[in-house]
Amino acid sequence: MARPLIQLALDSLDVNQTLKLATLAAPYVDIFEIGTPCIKHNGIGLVRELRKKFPNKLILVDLKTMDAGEYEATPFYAAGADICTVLGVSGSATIAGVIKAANAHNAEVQVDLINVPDKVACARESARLGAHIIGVHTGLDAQAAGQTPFADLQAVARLNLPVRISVAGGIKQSTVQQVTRAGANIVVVGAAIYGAPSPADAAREICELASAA
Ligand SMILES: O=C([C@H](O)CO)[C@H](O)[C@H](O)COP(=O)(O)O
Repeated sequence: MARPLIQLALDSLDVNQTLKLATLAAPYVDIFEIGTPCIKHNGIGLVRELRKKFPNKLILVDLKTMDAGEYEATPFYAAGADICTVLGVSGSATIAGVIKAANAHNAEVQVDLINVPDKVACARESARLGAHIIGVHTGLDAQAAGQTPFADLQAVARLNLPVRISVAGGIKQSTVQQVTRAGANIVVVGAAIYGAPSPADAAREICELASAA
């Protein structure tokens, strides 16, 4: 089995720190995620800047769109995003709108299951609508309350939907192989890389562990 793609969550609000981290981790990661706080703080110009500096990386913009799907996502795809996220809780019309914007730009959509009560039903509906990626995600606040994404990942992977599965929520060296074996096609890592004494070493370790799973 091919190793999953490694997605680095760029969650700093500071552009210089964001670019420095991206440069350090670039040899070991496949996708740069511009995290929700970062994109809200810095705006669409950061998508253009990352696109220019890293023409060969995939860029995910974590918009977590909740309404006006096509309208909100279109300029981000036009600026160079390969993937934008839309919230599963937003509902079918909004998800379909982001899918329309993505398809118009030959790009992809990830539906984020964060706080979705029935994740299996939402994953099925998102796949039916044409979403490309389902994101099993335990957010930072839920992590602080002790939650993890592992059981949800198993439940979504069991569905065998024609989509890729991304997993996020405190993934680190000790859990990257577990989520890879559970069927994650994309492993998102934030704090375990940006909070490490050497982000480059942490990114390399995670990449190597995923390859060996
Ligand atoms: O998406 C995220 C969070 O909701 C803030 O927007 C994080 O980037 C994601 O959870 C990955 O970060 P870690 O959980 O620190 O690995």
